[in-house]
Formats: sequence, structure tokens, C-alpha cells
Amino acid sequence: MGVMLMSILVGLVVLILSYVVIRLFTFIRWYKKIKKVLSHFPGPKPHWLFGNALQIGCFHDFVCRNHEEYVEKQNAKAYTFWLFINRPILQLTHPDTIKVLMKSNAPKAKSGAGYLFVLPWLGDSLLVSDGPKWERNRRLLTPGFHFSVLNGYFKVYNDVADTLLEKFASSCKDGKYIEIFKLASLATLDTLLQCSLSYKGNVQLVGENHPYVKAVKRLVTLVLARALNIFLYNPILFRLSSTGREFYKLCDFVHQFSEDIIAKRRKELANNQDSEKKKQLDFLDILLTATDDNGNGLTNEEIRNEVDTFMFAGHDTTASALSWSMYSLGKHKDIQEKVYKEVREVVGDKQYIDSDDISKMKYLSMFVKEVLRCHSPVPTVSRMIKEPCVVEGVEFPEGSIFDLSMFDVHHNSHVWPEPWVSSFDDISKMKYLSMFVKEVLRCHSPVPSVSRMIKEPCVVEGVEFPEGSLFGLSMFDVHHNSHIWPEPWEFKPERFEEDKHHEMDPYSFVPFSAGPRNCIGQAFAQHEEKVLIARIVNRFEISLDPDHKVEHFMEVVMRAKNGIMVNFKERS
Ligand code: HEM
Repeated sequence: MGVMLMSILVGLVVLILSYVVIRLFTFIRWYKKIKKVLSHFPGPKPHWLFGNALQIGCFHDFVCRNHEEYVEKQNAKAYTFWLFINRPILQLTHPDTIKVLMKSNAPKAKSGAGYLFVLPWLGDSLLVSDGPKWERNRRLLTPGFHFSVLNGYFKVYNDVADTLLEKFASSCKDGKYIEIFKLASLATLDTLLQCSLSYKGNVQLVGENHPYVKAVKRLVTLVLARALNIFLYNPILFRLSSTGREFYKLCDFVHQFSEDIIAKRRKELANNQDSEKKKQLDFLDILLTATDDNGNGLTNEEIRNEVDTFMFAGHDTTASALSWSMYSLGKHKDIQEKVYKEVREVVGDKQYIDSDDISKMKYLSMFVKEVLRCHSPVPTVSRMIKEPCVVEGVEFPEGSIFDLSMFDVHHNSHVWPEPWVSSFDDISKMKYLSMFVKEVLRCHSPVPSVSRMIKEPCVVEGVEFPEGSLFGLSMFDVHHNSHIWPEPWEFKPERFEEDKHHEMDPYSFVPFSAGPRNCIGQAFAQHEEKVLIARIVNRFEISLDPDHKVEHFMEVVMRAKNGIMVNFKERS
């Protein structure tokens, strides 16, 4: 018995030692290889064990130092830095390099900080998933962002603006300055809750006392707290920590919140009660009715994950863009005047962006749509399937060709809905506002960077990177690269005048990323931004507190280190 136990023990030790030796050997081989690959790129000198982790301090300052040294002085299209001995990152800083990864289907980096930390909250949703799961869900969600659906949300943007503007008016009496990010963030969360779940909970008025709002805000903080604390990277240690316990408790709470609404809506859909009460579709309606090629829909959990993802990916990002827009308007009074003049010309004294001269716009809008419907500029497209596919309950074999006839659909009297009133018209007429919003997105890059870990070897600047290499796709660097953007730190909406911008590489302006993993909510976000900015500028003159220093502060989204203090004065 004793001998047997001893043999098992020795066997076990040998097994563990062999495992450790193999891992060590693999690591050393990988380390030598990746070091050689990275030697082609410049970067701050790393410590052998900690890499550059101890030099980072404020991440924003670290990025700016590297930008100056490598991107500006050395004109490098990428530079490298190490978080620890096992975590080298190639930071892509030029359209030529960033496009290699953006065009590919390289998965999101799921080890270390970042995407992994949001998994318990968002599940395997669009933002985090890869491969066939992502492909299927992207296909199912895309119709939810079709312009005909987005158009219906203009009413929500305007309602949200009503509350926000009243808050500005009451808080800024007597020339007081207020911090803008918090208010912007509540407004964008309010919008998303209404557009995703048709949930109206007076979110902006109740503020962070609202339990759901409080939970979402706290979850974002806890994800960040974990990313900054290496001891919480391990999932078991995280679960045992007080931060982890709070995080999981809040996840349960927000999951329950969405699940209750989803279950209720499913029931209403089954009983066909919904259509009578609600005229405007929300994202939930679309997610509940979406089916893939095999007729399978999304499960309640999948829907919940996607809704939670919209909240996470869509509210602080848009709030960042809105806050930096207020900053830019306050800082550049001449630009504010131009935006104001244009808004006046288009919307005049209207309270709602699309109310007063609606009849004229309705006609224009109907005219354009009717031309598109009647003459269908692209009448059909075709697809040949690679796998069997079920259409109307009939299975088609691989190789079948389908004609997708938009012409027929547009002329099908059972499908064509009542012509609806477009409110795009106001927004699309504001060319200067569009340029202004783009310049805010370039200059302040609300999502400063994203990351990818490649599953297959990939060539960047003639150098082959092995599987497992980690890349930082730095939109902030690309947007401030003086070899691409002259005087990149200057705020000049005119850069985006059509003729100038169209000559540029499309990957020189990537605030929403680009390629297959671009932001699904980009049109939604820009519509909301434009309505809110137009409504604010039309009513208020915006000024910055001259005694308050505003500095960028890079987190998951671009914030201001000590906030942005703004005054909104009623125009006379
Ligand atoms: C100014 C506002 C916004 C900015 C700057 C922004 C930026 C981005 C960026 C850079 C990505 C790529 C992320 C990555 O590669 O990991 C992304 C993805 C995504 N965004 Fe946005 N976003 C904004 C607003 C929104 C809104 C309003 C929604 C939802 C309604 C949304 C939903 C998503 C989703 C679901 C993805 C994942 C898409 C996929 O991988 O297929 N975003 N966004």
C-alpha cells in the first residue's frame, strides 16, 4: 500500500514537473521568437520581468510620450511596449498598420485585462464573441440598426433632450458652471433604456439613485478597478475578493432587471397584445423576432446579453462624445457661432428638431423614399449558399442560388408600411454640424484604442507575427498622427469638408473602428449626438469655466481628468 502510494506520488510529481518543463520550454521558445519579431519596431526599453508596467503611471501620459517619440519623431507606423514579461503589445498607430487588423476577423483579446472582465456581465455577446457565434448574432442584430428603425428613435432623442435642457437651465442660473460628463452619461443611458427596452424610469431625474442606473455605473467602475489591479486578474481570487463579490451581485441584479422585461414582452408578443399598445419598435422587439437561416431565434439569455452590451458599449461612449462636443463648442466660440447659425437656419424656433415645418419635410422625405421604392436603384442582388438553408420551411441544398429582389419587396402591397415621417432631413441638412461631430470624434477619440489577439500568423510592416500576438489598435494615435493629419492637436471641423476628406485613406479616421468588427451602433450614436447638440446650441450659449483646466484622461472611454465645467446661458 505504502509503495503504491509512493509510486503514485512520484508519478504525480514527475507529471507536474514535466508539465512545468514543457510550459517553460514553450514559453522560452515563444519569448525568443516574439522578441526577435518585436525588435523590428521601436518602443520604450522594458524591464526583463515587469516590462514597461512600472513606467506607465498615467496611461494617457504614457501614450502621449510614446506618440511624440515614435509616431512623430521616428515616423513609426507601430511601436511596442510590454505590460509584463509575458505581455508584449504592438501598438498600431497608422492607417497602413491598423487596417491590417481591422480588416481581419482576428478575435478580441481575451486574456489579461479587457474583454474577459466584462464576460460575467455581458456574456458571449456581440462585443466579446468571435467566429460563427459572432457572425450569426451580427447578422441577427443588423436589421435592428437599419435606418428605418433608427428613424423612429428621433422622438426619444428629443424627449431626452427636453429633460437635459431643463436640467442645464435650472443648474446654470447665475452663471454657475456644471460638470457635464455625469449629466451626459445619464442622458445617453436614458436614451438606450428607452430605445432598447422602451423603459421609461425618469432616469435623468432620479439619477444615480435609480437602482439600475446605479448598478450599471458601479459595474463599469468595478471592471476598471479589476483591470488596474493585477491581483484580481485571476477569476478565483476575483470571486473571493470584496470587489468580485460586489461585481457578481450587481450582475445578478442587472440580469434580473432585463430578464423581467424580456419575459413580459415575450408573453405579450405571444398573446399579440403588444402591437396595439406600442407603435414604435424597440431593439427588444427586433431581437425577440429575429431568426437565423435555420429558423432559430435568440434565447432569452442571448437577448439579455445583447441588451446589456448596448448599455455598456453605447452609453459612456456617446456621453464622452457629447461632453467633448460641449467642450469644443465652449472653447471655440467662432465654431459655436457657425453651428448655431446653421441650426437656426434649419430648425428655427422649433422645440423639436422635426416638428414645425413638418409638412414640407414630410413631402421631401416621402418624395425621396418614393423614388427609391418605385425605381429601386439596385433592384436585386444574388447569393449562392455554401450550406443547406431553409426558406419557408423548404430545405435548399448547398450551391442553390437566390435572387434577393428588393424591387419585388418594394412593390409588395402586403409588406409596404404606411409612409412615415422622416426626421433625418433636419440632421442631414446640417453639414457643418456633421463636420464638427467628426472633428470631436477625431480630436477626442471617445474609444481611444481596442485590442486583438491573433489566432493565425499575420504580417504587419513586412514582419510576420506568430499566433497569440497581442495588438493595440490605437485610434487615438492614428487620429493625432501628424503625418496623416496636419496640425493634429488643432480643432478644425473644415478638415472634413467632403472633397478634402474623401482623398484620405478611410482608415485614417476610425472612431468606431472599421471592417467587420466596426461599431454596430455608430449611426444611432451620431443621430443622438446631432439632435442633442443641435437642441442645446439652439437654446444656450455655451462657455467653459476659465479657471478649470481640462485634460484628457484615457480609460475604456476618453474622459477628462477633473471633468469639464460648462455654463449654459439661455440665448436672448
Ligand atoms: C460615440 C459613440 C460610440 C463610439 C465612439 C463607439 C465605438 C466603438 C468601437 C471603437 C467599437 C469596436 C470595439 C472593439 O473592437 O472591441 C465598437 C463596437 C461596438 N459598439 Fe460602439 N461606439 C459608440 C456607440 C455605440 C452605441 C450607441 C451602441 C449601441 C446602441 C454601440 C454598440 C456596439 C457594439 C454592440 C459593438 C460590438 C460590435 C461587433 O463586434 O460586432 N456602440 N463601438
